[in-house]
Order: sequence, then structure tokens, then C-alpha cells
Amino acid sequence: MAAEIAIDIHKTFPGRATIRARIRYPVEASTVLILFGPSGSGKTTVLRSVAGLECPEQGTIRFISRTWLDTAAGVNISPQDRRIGYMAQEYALFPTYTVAGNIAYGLGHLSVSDRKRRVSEVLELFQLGGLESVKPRELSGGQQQRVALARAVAPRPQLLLLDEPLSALDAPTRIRLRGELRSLLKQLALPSIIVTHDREEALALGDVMAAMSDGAVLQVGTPQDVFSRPANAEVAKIVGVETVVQGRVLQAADSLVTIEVGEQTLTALDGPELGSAVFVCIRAEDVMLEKIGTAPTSARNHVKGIVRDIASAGPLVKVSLDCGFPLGVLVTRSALEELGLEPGSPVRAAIKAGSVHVVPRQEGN
Ligand SMILES: Nc1ncnc2c1ncn2[C@@H]1O[C@H](COP(=O)(O)OP(=O)(O)OP(=O)(O)O)[C@@H](O)[C@H]1O
Repeated sequence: MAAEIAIDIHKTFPGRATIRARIRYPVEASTVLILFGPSGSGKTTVLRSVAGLECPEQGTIRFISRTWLDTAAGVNISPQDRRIGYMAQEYALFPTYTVAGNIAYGLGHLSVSDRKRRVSEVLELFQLGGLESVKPRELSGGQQQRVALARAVAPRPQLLLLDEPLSALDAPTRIRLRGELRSLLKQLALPSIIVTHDREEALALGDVMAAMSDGAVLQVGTPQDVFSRPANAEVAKIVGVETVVQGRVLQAADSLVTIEVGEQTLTALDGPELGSAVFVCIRAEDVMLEKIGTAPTSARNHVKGIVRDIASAGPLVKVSLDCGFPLGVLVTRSALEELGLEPGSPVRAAIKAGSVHVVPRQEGN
């Protein structure tokens, strides 16, 4: 049987929240699990429970062949004995300790010479040479992040837990360190669990992703799969699929399905049987805009709409259309100018069949 991590916990914060999380996935040397979801969805509680810092009332946590928690059998292995490297959200470096002192913190069990050797090794691995005598406040955000990671990794943990590892950094540093973190995690050959609510971070770092909302795990899969094929409308909403509208399967033939959405029809690559109630999910960046009157592109779906709103979305612009159903579109500023769009403009939206994702819907939802 393949090695796996299996988490099945129930934790209540009376009057505040109930977390019921079930995640089970195969784990290899450097498998990264992403816990993804909005603020308050329970990601940190799951992470802290795995670390042994939070104690669920009920449940089991198994790491490869070891049971860390089994409330029914009275098993609750201490955080130290789980051998976990934990990096908290704001790093929690000891301000009065030097970089070397911070890294040496978890190495008290080693002899003085072994501790020195390990600190030097880790300083080199994390490219912190020359900074060993410096205090955390004298470091840049990126350096602090590396020290926090180095401190978590120094005692050679068997699992690394990172809570929003890049969220304290400014955007350019975050993008640079995202790539570095990915290669470092692979190099360390250490399985890890990373909490994030950042989509790009999840895609860049994760091998497996658990999408959480309201204390529950809604879907587990590769990040790409969960983002492009959310299992239901709730997942679609939390992974940021801008358009989620009700529809019904009108026709299914030749591996294409036609979905009725209000007055419009859309073609998708696959979907449930004829007559089924569905949600149609479309990512804003998968929609192209075309001028009315120009030749349509090869995309399967072309729907006419009216621009209702235009809003800045970082380097891009979000255009909200009324196509008989609301459709969100992300375009570049130059595309917007070329199309000469403003609120009230008619426009045509082009969407490939593969970008129309259909998920089953309970009748009445
Ligand atoms: N110690 C606590 N006491 C009371 N309620 C708590 C405690 N820890 C967490 N909660 C509640 O549990 C829910 C989940 O919190 P948690 O921190 O796990 O979410 P999260 O997804 O990590 O959020 P964020 O992204 O904001 O850190 C929230 O409603 C929170 O208020």
C-alpha cells in the first residue's frame, strides 16, 4: 500500500466554529499538500491539529505508518514526538536571538559541535551565510522568511507545516520566493502541508490541494484539477470561478453537451445526462471579448452581451457583462481600449467548450 497521510478530525470552538476535516492522500518524499480556502474556513485549525498544537475532540491523524491521534483509542502523540517543522504565519522569530540562535533553537538535543555543524549546514542551504550574528529586525522580509524556514527545517523534521509562508511579503518578493520555496521543498525531500488562500501560490507549490469552506473539506485533488474542475458550485466560488450560473442539459451528443442557461445555450465538453440540473462555471480569464460585427473566432460559444461594469483587477480589468446571465471577463487594459468598451457597450463573448465547466446541481438550488 502506498504511504499516505490521513486526517479525519472534528474540532469545535464553542459558539464560534466547527471544523470537520477529512483529507487522505498518498505521500512521497516531497509531496506538498495545500490547504486552500477563505479566511475562517479552518485551514490553520487543521494545520495546528496535525502539529499536535490543537486537540480535536474526535478523530484520527495518521502519518505514513504512525498514528499521531486516535481519540477513540486514547492516542495523542506530543508535538515533539511527531517530529514536525512548523512555521507560523508571521514567522514568530525570537527577536532577541541572532539568526544562528533562532536556527539552533530546536537543536538542544545535539552536542555543541553537532549543533554548530547543523546550523552552518542550514545557513548554507538557505543562503544565509554572513547573517548568522544579525537580529531578525535587521533582516528584510524575504530573509526573515528564510530564517523561519531554516529554523523549522534544522531539526530534520519528518513533515513540514507552513502557515501562509509568503503572505507577510510584498508582491514582487512573494513571486520570487514562491519559485525558490518550490525548489527548496523538492530539494529537502520532505513532505509538507502549506496553508494559503492565494491561487497562484497553490498552483505553484502544491501537488495535492484540499479546498476548505466553513470548516469542511469540499474537494481534494491536484490544484489544477480543483481550480479548473470544481466539484460543486461552492468549490467554484471559493476557488474564484467568477461565473457560476444555473443551467440545464438540453442535448448530449458526440462528446459535447448543450446547456440551456436562461435564454442562451452554451456548449461544454462533458456533463451529466439529458435534462439534469447543473451549474455552469466559467473562469473570467477563459472568456475572450470580440467586437460585434467582426468574424467570430473558432471558440464553440459566442454570446452577445452588454457591458454592465468595468473595474480594475491588478494589471488586468474585470468586465462584467449581462448576457442574459451575468458573465465576468478579465481582459488586458490594451484589449479594453482596442474594443472601446464602456458601460452600456454591446460586445460578444467567446468561450471555448473546454472552458465551460459543468457541475451537477440539486434541483431547487
Ligand atoms: N482558539 C480559538 N478559539 C475560538 N475560535 C477559534 C479559535 N481558533 C480558530 N477559531 C475559529 O475557527 C474558525 C476557523 O479558524 P482558522 O484560523 O482555522 O481558519 P483559517 O482558514 O486558517 O483562517 P485564516 O486564513 O483567516 O487564518 C474561525 O471561525 C475561527 O474564529
